[in-house]
Amino acid sequence: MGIIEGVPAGVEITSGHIADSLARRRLGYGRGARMKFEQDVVTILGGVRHGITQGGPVAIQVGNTEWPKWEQIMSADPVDPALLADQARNAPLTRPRPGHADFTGMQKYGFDEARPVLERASARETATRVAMGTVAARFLKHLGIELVSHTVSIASVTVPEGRPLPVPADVIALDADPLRCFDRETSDAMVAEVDAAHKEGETLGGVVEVLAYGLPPGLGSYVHWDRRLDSRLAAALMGIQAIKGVEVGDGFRTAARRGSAAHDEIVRDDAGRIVRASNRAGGIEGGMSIGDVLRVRAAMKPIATVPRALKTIDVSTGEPAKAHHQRSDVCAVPAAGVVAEAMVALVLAEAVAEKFGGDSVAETARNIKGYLDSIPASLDSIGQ
Ligand SMILES: Cc1cc2nc3c(=O)[nH]c(=O)nc-3n(C[C@H](O)[C@H](O)[C@H](O)COP(=O)(O)O)c2cc1C
Ligand SMILES: C=C(O[C@@H]1CC(C(=O)O)=C[C@@H](OP(=O)(O)O)[C@H]1O)C(=O)O
Repeated sequence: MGIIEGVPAGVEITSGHIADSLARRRLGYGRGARMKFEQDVVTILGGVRHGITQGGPVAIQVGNTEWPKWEQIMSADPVDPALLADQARNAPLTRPRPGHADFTGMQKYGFDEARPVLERASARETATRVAMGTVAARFLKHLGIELVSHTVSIASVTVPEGRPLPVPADVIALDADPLRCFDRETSDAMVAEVDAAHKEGETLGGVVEVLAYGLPPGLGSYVHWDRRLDSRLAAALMGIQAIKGVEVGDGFRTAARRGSAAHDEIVRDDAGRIVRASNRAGGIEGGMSIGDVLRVRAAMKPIATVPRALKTIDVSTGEPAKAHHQRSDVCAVPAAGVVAEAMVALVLAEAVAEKFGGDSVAETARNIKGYLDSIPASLDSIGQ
């Protein structure tokens, strides 16, 4: 269940839009069995009337069709222990997985087994973030801002440098690709990499990229460190389970370049308009959007539940053991891309609302137009 506050009136959103986004999050070659049998059930609880936001907080519940099987085990109210005794899925999880929240979660909260930790630490929670992000993306779409996410690498298999970026019209094809990768040959190699890992009882991570088209210049701040657009995007992306690194534009690759090859020169195009000669910065300078395509990447570590189980200690005996493994994803990078897209949508929607306000989306659009029209010709630039 999630609540998104500050959505203006007039945004078109239905439970169908949210269900479509949630279906995208379940995609991806390498996801585990759970994705096949478990279904998301979307209910918009408030803030929307006849498919249009009304200005109040939008509350969305994402139900899980598997819940009946867990109703007693995860019951909020006490349950007769006799009802739990013969349920195999209630067996105490005392062999914490390295790389997951299990062990430190038990230390922190004083649990003697990992069930309460892993159920709450699970990326299952990202379903709600994607639901919230769908509302944000619908708001942004009214304003001509559109997002695309895609997989850049799975383990060491990477889309070659220099390929043209996918655009919003490519989203259907991207979602149809097993790894959400727009480069056919690389996608085939990624499928082979997942198959090999699966066969060897291994798991994989990778890198996803989120692009945003149509942003006006000036979202974010060069004044406040915590309102910088890059700092907010980094926090939102790092807040996704298993994300270990974030890159804005060419990020770490830029650090290896000389200054003259690192920045995006300001030039006039053939029509005399002010443009950038490149987009290495990923559409952000000085903590603000510059009006070019926004480009951020997130690196995901391999899934912690490794079938070829890692060494751990059984906390019930104190003896060395192998970490518990029931089932898991081999690779969830494509899903992480959809989650990253939702998180970027939420950050951008907040930054747009902060700069342009508006009780209705029409008012927000008027305010953006007024701002853009007020930029003098000497400073007027166009995005790539
Ligand atoms: C979409 C998605 C699916 C995931 N699926 C699994 C999984 O099946 N098994 C697992 O052990 N971890 C999975 N994870 C990763 C764990 O949630 C993550 O490893 C754990 O929270 C610890 O990571 P942290 O150290 O970054 O918090 C998934 C993460 C994401 C974003
Ligand atoms: C359920 C989802 O992802 C889960 C995220 C997850 C984890 O540890 O993060 C572990 C797996 O679940 P289990 O607890 O059965 O091992 C994934 O299936 C989902 O994305 O909807």
